[in-house]
Amino acid sequence: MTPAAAIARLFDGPLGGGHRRFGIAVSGGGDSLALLLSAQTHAQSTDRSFRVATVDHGLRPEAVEEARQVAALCAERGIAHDILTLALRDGPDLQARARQARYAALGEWAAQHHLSPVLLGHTQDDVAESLVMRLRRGVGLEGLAEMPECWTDARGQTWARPFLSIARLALRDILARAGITPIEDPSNEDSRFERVEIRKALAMLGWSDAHLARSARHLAEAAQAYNTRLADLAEDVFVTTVSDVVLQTEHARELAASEPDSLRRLLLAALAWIGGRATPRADEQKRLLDYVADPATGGITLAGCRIMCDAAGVRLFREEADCPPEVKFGKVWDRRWLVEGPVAPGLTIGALGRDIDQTPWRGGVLPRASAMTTPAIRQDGSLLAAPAAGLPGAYRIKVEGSVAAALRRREPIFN
Ligand SMILES: Nc1ncnc2c1ncn2[C@@H]1O[C@H](COP(=O)(O)OP(=O)(O)OP(=O)(O)O)[C@@H](O)[C@H]1O
Repeated sequence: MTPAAAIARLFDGPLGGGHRRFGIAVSGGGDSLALLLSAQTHAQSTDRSFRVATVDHGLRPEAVEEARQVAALCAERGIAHDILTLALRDGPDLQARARQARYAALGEWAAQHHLSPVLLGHTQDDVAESLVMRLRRGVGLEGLAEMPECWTDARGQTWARPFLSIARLALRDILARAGITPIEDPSNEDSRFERVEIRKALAMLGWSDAHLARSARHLAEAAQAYNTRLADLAEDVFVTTVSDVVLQTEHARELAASEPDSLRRLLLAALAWIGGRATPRADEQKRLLDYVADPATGGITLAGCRIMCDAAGVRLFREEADCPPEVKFGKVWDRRWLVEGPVAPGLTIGALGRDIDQTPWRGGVLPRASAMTTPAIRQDGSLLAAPAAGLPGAYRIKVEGSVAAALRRREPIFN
């Protein structure tokens, strides 16, 4: 399949038509530049239009010039282009932090310009390398299958990777024919990076990227089927009380006896929906399962969540120490909360925290520790309302999504 045909197939197939205005994330590397050229061919033969963004993470001085080069290429071809500048700091987990910040910036950009989907230039080579990297770490089904072709994130932004079945080498031909030299990121050749080391090892072994990518696709299909089944199960066994997820005692017992792995995955899915963090390590998962099996102590915290067993069952909710800072009124707070009501100057949304003592929370359905993590609407620092703690004022709250919906969406932990 040609790269342009791969784009057409994605729009006509998995994306299901429509999508008149889309976005493309172009780093200036060979794959995303080839994506840009192929997408332009596609757009010219359909009535679609698109816009391009390049993220400068603020980490390498050369990145400014690289972003300008992409801007110049777009200007020559009459394509709208934006540079999104971030200010990341060096330090631990740099690659993961850069990736998260990049997706967040691209997501905001796409929302602002009403672009859907945002196309990314991952190729078959990336799929093969990622699979081997993950096999090496001993991850399970869900981890091995984590490179979906398209998905919609919790904000409703759709992302797509049209080139997952296209070899990097085929893309280099497109660039050569167009007389374009990609920007060579020196880290792409640096064997200290695991991905580069694996790329070189695969070439030496002569392993076929196409075969590895096919295995990754089979695993993705299996993971999808399993997640659909888990989502159905989540609908049956979880009760959502405002924002808390409660696994009723009898269901917890039944699952522990008959399908303990489903119990583990359901609890992890609940943690991910509430806390929005990556899957906890195996030893932390064991701590969670041990607590659920024998909830002797008052509760545990894990992955940005608090887990407490009471008469009703296993209750999972946000950990107070992990609540994000206040945001301006009108924005989504802590990934899940929407607050509606009259706008006024100086209004913010943040965790209720110690102000809980100003509310009649005892009359509500949430325990104190959970109510403290629900939204407070404040004006210049003074509490106006805390709808989930019995002080609604003129405000209404809504919790976005559910564990089951998140499982069905299978939002990836990004590559
Ligand atoms: N700085 C960036 N600005 C815009 N998009 C980016 C950026 N970095 C990565 N992307 C997007 O994510 C995809 C995969 O990222 P990855 O880091 O594997 O690519 P790369 O080696 O930087 O460049 P390329 O994939 O273009 O050869 C890119 O193809 C591109 O669509």
